[in-house]
Amino acid sequence: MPNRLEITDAVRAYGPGTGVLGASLRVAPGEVHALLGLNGAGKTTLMRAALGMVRLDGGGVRIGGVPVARLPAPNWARVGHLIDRPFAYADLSVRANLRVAARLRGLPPAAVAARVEAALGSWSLGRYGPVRAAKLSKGNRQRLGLAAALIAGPDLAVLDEPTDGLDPAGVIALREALLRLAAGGAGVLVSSHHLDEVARIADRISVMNRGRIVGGLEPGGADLERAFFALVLADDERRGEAR
Ligand SMILES: Nc1ncnc2c1ncn2[C@@H]1O[C@H](COP(=O)(O)OP(=O)(O)OP(=O)(O)O)[C@@H](O)[C@H]1O
Repeated sequence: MPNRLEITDAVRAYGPGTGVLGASLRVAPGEVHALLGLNGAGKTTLMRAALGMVRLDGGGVRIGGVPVARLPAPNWARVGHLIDRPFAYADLSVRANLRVAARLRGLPPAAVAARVEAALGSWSLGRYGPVRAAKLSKGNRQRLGLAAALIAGPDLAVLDEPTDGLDPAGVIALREALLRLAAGGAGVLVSSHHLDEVARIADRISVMNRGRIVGGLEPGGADLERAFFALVLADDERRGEAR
C-alpha cells in the first residue's frame, strides 16, 4: 500500500532562512507522525504544502501515491485537516455543522445522522448540539473543528496544533480519536510546538527547525524535552558555523 502522505524535498522559501527549505517526510498507513518545532520552524507551511494550499518552489507531495495537484475530488473527501483556525459556519448549530461536514466528505445521507451523534458523543459536544457555532468557547470550537475534520474517518488526517485551546478532557478525546483512526489504517500527521500528549502517542516524531527536518525523537522515550532541544540547538550551531 502506498504511503498515506509522502513529502519529498519540499521547498517554499519566504526569505533567507524562512519557510520550508527542503523537507521530506512520510506517513505510512496506520501511523501517527508528529511534527515538532519551535514557533516559526515551518510546520504550518509544510502542512499547507501537504494539502496543496501553498505552491512549492521545489519538491513534491503525494497523497496515497498520487501527486497532490492531480488528486481527484473523491480522494480529497478522504483527507481530514485542521490548519490554523477551526472552520465552522458561525450561524449554523454544532449539529448542523457536523451534518454539513459529513455530507461534504461524501458520507451517504443514510449514515449521516448516526455519525453526527457519535461525533457529538466522542467530543463531549452533545449539550452544544443546538448551539450556534458562533457562541462556542475557543476550546469547544476546536473540538467542533476536529470532530468535523475527522467525521468521515479519513485515510489521511493533517492537523496543525490540534491541542490548541483544548482542556485535558479534550486532549484525551483527541488522543482516542487519533489512535482509533490509525488503528483503522489511516495516516495521521500532527504538529505541535511543544511536547504534548500528541507527541507522546506518536509512532514517529520528526523535529523541524528553520525550514528543515533535523532529526527524529524516540516515541515514548525518556526526557523528550531534553532530546528535542538538543536536536534544535545542534542544528542552530551547525548552521551558525556554516554562515
Ligand atoms: N505567507 C507568508 N509570507 C511570508 N512569510 C511567511 C508566510 N507564511 C509563513 N511565513 C514565515 O515562514 C516561517 C515559518 O512559518 P510557519 O507558520 O510555517 O511556522 P510554524 O512552525 O508553523 O510556526 P508556529 O508554531 O509559530 O505556527 C515564519 O518565519 C513565518 O513568519
